[in-house]
Amino acid sequence: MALLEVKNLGISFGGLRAVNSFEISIEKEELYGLIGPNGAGKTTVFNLLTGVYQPDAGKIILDGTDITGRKTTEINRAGIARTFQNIRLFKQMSVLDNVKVGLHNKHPYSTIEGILRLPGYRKVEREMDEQAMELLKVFDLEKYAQTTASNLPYGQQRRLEIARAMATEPKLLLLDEPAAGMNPNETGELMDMIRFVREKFHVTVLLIEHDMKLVSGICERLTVLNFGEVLCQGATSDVLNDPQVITAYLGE
Ligand SMILES: Nc1ncnc2c1ncn2[C@@H]1O[C@H](COP(=O)(O)OP(=O)(O)OP(=O)(O)O)[C@@H](O)[C@H]1O
Repeated sequence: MALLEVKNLGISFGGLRAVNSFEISIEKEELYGLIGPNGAGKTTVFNLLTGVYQPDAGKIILDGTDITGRKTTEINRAGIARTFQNIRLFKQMSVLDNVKVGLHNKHPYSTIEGILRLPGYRKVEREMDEQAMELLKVFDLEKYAQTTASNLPYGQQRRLEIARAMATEPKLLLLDEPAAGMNPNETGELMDMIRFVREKFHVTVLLIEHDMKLVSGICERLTVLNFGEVLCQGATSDVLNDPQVITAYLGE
């Protein structure tokens, strides 16, 4: 059974059919790329998968469960976490606390316990500190634990966003242009990190990316979107050599 199965997904904004009859099937632990020209509908697909937008057609099945129409937080609990094209961190909070926000989704304690700082709260907090530090180690960020997130260099902010997403223990990690704004060195490190995270956490990864070095370097299969529709799907090298895909990118 595929980890993610999407059938006939669609949404319109006013008169614009932003995504139409979108289908994808992603296997467990696959590294999968969603590519296409600007405005093709890639981020809209992520917003549909995460419940930011409600589709007007189609179904989203995650690990056998129909999550179509669920709210964002429920979808996160069901196992989808994401990062954003424009990094979204809690900029005034420490690096450690940013990761703990992700952990909170998994370890809720009651508000009363939190306000009164009862033993249950303190124990959970201590455990979360430990878990957050473990995650920071994986992402090579532990020395920045107490740094304010906005003071991190750009590449590290991107890593932190992925660390926070991983704190929610997702089955499926969605990365929206993870290499945007990175230099080739940082992109190379990011590619190693994505591979490592997939192996360590057995997570499935779907990423949107324009950087073809990253796409051809780590994605096993690709879906190409063009004007909201699937233009081509298959093994990375086949898709990148498809004449239709080349034409779409050259805008002919
Ligand atoms: N909330 C919205 N309201 C109206 N139109 C929208 C909305 N979100 C996206 N669109 C439109 O839907 C189309 C697809 O946008 P989307 O951001 O998904 O493209 P994209 O493939 O992610 O592009 P890029 O590579 O530039 O990020 C665009 O024409 C966009 O203007």
